[in-house]
Amino acid sequence: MIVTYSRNVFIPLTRVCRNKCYYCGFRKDDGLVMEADEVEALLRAAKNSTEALFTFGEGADEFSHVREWLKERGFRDLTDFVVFLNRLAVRHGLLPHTNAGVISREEMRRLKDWNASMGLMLEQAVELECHAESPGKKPEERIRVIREAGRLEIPFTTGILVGIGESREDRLYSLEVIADLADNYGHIQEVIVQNFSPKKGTRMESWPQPSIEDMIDAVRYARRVLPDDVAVQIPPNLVEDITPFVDAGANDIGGISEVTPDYINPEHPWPTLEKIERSLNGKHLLRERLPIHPRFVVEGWYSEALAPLIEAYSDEEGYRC
Ligand SMILES: O=c1nc2n(C[C@H](O)[C@H](O)[C@H](O)CO)c3cc(O)ccc3cc-2c(=O)[nH]1
Ligand SMILES: C[C@H]1O[C@@H](n2cnc3c(N)ncnc32)[C@H](O)[C@@H]1O
Ligand code: MET
Ligand code: SF4
Repeated sequence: MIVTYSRNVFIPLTRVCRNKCYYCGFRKDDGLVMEADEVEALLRAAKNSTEALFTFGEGADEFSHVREWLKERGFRDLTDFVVFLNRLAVRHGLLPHTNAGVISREEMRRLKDWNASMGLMLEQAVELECHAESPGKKPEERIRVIREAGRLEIPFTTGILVGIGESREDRLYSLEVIADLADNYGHIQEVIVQNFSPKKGTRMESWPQPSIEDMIDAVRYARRVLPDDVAVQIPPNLVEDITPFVDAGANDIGGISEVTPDYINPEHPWPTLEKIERSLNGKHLLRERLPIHPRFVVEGWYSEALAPLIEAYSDEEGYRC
């Protein structure tokens, strides 16, 4: 099996968020948005990377202090600023992947041209207590966004968060919902099976983590119901050893960064590629990929604006399909 990864730089653009997920240690009640030059410093530091991962709280510009902040800097709304930063990333030779939470179709259309791919975790396709204060985690809202990304032909990453109060049936059902979206629109490039990892100071700090057996079961089911060309991603910093997951069908480990931590799970540092390779023990091969998977490069699912970068990277040895 070939296991792929992308070299990225993680940009935690803002922690301001209209949702309050009980498991989240990323969101902050106070705080603002990163300045463009702070973002640029990260982009500059990301010498060996090909991906700029933009992750932020949802609907931050529903707050008037964020709108003020944006207006003072000449931006109409948050998407306007994100597009500006996406362009900056491209100028630094990086391909943007934006995970903005639930956004409108119009916002997605504006982001499309400057993103190699976009993402949104479904989390679970059922309503759960941990999302009681998170309007943006309503399954129908998330499914709508994933569907619109398909209509707009945006290569897309989604996935499930395992161990947040769902039952096994809920999990399998959620994976079936994603498989249906993948079948119908063909835009899903990877499905993350992410384990909940407790965060100090959150309502779920003492909530148990899902067992390895439950995680493997979910990976196996994902592999079974998803089309063959959809990768199953396992976060390598949240599990002890990826090998049993690869044996169960996982074939991607997402973005790994040499310059930034995983800001969502900062207490879990990235394992080195050497360590991952050692644990794969020659049985599986590790290979770098871009944030847009090869089949979407072949199908031309990218804009004129990104064409020079994507085509240059795709021609390099190692990224070939
Ligand atoms: O470093 C991380 N990357 C996360 N990624 C990024 C991912 O590792 C890569 O950027 C993608 O595989 C694209 O190459 C996400 C991307 C999404 O679209 C949705 C959710 C996630 C979640 C994480 C995460 O928890 N940590
Ligand atoms: C970007 C993604 O990060 C995931 N995420 C948020 N909080 C946690 C946590 N405590 N443990 C694991 N994953 C988490 C969610 O699935 C979100 O959609
Ligand atoms: N807020 C967005 C979501 O939950 C993305 C980042 S989560 C830390 O989908
Ligand atoms: S997981 Fe995302 S949507 Fe939920 S509170 Fe955290 S930042 Fe907001």
